[in-house]
Amino acid sequence: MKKLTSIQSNLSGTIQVPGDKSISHRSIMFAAVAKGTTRVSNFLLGADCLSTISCFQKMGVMIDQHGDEIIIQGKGWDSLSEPTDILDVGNSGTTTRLLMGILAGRPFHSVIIGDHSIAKRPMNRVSNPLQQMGAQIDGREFGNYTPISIRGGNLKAISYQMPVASAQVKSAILLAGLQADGVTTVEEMRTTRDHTERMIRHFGGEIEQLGKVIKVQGGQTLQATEVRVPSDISSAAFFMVAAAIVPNSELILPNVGLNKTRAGIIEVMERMGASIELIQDEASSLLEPTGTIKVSYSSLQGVEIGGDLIPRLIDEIPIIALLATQAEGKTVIKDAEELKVKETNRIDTVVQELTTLGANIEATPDGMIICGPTPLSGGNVSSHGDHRIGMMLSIASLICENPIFLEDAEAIDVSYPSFFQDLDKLVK
Ligand SMILES: O=C(O)C1=C[C@@H](OP(=O)(O)O)[C@@H](O)[C@H](O)C1
Ligand SMILES: C=C(OP(=O)(O)O)C(=O)O
Repeated sequence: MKKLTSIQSNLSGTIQVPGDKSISHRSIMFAAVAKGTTRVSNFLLGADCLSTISCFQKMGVMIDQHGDEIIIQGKGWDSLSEPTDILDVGNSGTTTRLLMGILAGRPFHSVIIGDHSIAKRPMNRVSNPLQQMGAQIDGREFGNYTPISIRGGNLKAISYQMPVASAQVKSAILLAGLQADGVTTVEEMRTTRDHTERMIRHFGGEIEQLGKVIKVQGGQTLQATEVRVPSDISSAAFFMVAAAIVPNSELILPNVGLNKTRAGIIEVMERMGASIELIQDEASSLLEPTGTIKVSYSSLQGVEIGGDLIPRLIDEIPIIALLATQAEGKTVIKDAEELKVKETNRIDTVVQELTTLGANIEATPDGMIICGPTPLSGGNVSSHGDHRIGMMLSIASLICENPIFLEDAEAIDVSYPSFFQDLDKLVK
């Protein structure tokens, strides 16, 4: 149980948050199947990305770590060999689903397991299209839940209309498509993060994108390169909201990934009336645009959030809910049913924990409604083993009247192991 007390003063200073989780996972995966030595810098050393490294090491890929620099020796798609051990993805949905896409094309058998949150997350969204491509996939409830076993190889291209807005599903199909016979086409329901498409190009591959339709030719060989991972906007989001709700605060966040398919929180904060400034880096890497975000305290109004915006801020909804408790009026979050199949059911866990703190918040079938502003009290809360819920509650504690006692704070290590040290540096 971690005791967190409200701050008597404000937050100020500059903080470079760790590397982007989505891009860190992909950097290992692409480097492992590319030809040559890839060097990755500013890699996120969170538990999820370490699970990705360990899965590829179990398939025989040489991966060395020097601080947050990772060196991967790839030998093409054949770098991967049949693992003698189970591939443990820990708490990581991204590892599970993208790995399934890669393994679908490999001519060997493997078994994926994870923790008990992973065991509840649906995998048929990935198993189904990969089975259509010819992979043999099984698991609990006919391939929907881990443990999942895969025997891959001999894939044929498909045209697939996605029934969910999910970058993980899209990425799994593209990774399988790169190994298939023919051109694989994926049509998205809503545009989701495009890190996989960017990585394919960065590693010398070809991919065609026309609106929501993406096409990839099978049989491509990828070439090793250098990857500079930008700081994670999903981690920066916690400090952006902290600066906006703690009176007299001002925070500067350099080198943050500003990819439009990820940066929906900036748009929402601007619409809420937050004081937020963006300075795009001129020397943004070709892989991903980056920049500096400056946020200061200001008064806020409630907004409506839904539709195409949801995939662009899906992981930020817990912290946006906290922000909305401090805004004047009603905030409605809709079209966000996907929250139910994250590390926890994030509609339920956000509503339950913020209600405990005294917020006026109610769950709806596809999101939540928050009325503000309300003072927050403090008390006993839990991350429920979900890193984003743990960080949201820790930021809430800054403005609570009484201490909060946070159960399972260790869950935060999944995406931000140095979260509390970084937060402490900003408290003046
Ligand atoms: O592709 C990715 O790296 C991710 C995609 C999103 O999941 P879905 O694809 O399930 O929406 C997101 O919630 C997750 O944190 C990371
Ligand atoms: C949903 C998340 O990650 P994953 O799906 O990789 O477990 C997240 O980081 O909020």
